[in-house]
Amino acid sequence: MNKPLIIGVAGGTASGKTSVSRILYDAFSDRTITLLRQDDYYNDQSHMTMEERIKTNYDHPLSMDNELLVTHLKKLMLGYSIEKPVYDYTQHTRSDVTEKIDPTKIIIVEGLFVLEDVKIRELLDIKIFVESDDDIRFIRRLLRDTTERGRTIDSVIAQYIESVKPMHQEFVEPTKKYADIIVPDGKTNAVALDLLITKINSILSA
Ligand SMILES: Nc1ncnc2c1ncn2[C@@H]1O[C@H](COP(=O)(O)OP(=O)(O)O)[C@@H](O)[C@H]1O
Ligand SMILES: O=c1ccn([C@@H]2O[C@H](COP(=O)(O)O)[C@@H](O)[C@H]2O)c(=O)[nH]1
Repeated sequence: MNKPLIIGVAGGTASGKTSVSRILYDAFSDRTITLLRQDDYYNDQSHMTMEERIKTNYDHPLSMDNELLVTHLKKLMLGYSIEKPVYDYTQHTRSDVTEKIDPTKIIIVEGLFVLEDVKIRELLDIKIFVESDDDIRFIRRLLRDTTERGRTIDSVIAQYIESVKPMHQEFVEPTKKYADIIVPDGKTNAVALDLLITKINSILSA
């Protein structure tokens, strides 16, 4: 099998990384394609109490097991299957299950720090940064985390002020400079998405 095409999708929380990745995934669903979420590679915290887990700074790169992510990407590149961890946001740790992922022609890897970590960055053929205004991202996150991730309004606000915002400014926003393409407004930016799909098609048919 030829080396897979690896596409990295970075951006701040609720910028639209998953939405953009999903659109690209659907556009190439006639090929073999995998979508890996860096969130599944948060450190395993099963040995910690819930109180300790709540105190973790999930917006610092050190909260990620990027070593495992890189190992998994390299295995997929060599044609081996992996057992991907599955993260449980409500428990702030990995769940008991893993998901078997087989090697595919295209791999999309999306997450806050996929452009921040040089070892991940080096593996990417196309580097995308999804950008949305901070206030819009905060509103989206508030809605999402209270409906889908079991959080209270107060906890979302406190976490945003204490860690999400400062870590975004320190570790996520600066990685925009590594992107091949910056996609403002994410999934609603039809022109940028069309350009990306055309480029991916041209690489695949080369
Ligand atoms: N361009 C957009 N317009 C409106 N809502 C959006 C847009 N992009 C994302 N959303 C919504 O915002 C939330 C977070 O989007 P998501 O793609 O999961 O972001 P991320 O993966 O960067 O955290 C989701 O509920 C999603 O439906
Ligand atoms: O246990 C956890 C793990 C992560 N988070 C938050 O999730 C976002 C990253 O996910 P996005 O889909 O990119 O928004 C990150 O900002 C962490 O703060 C969490 O709260 N708890």
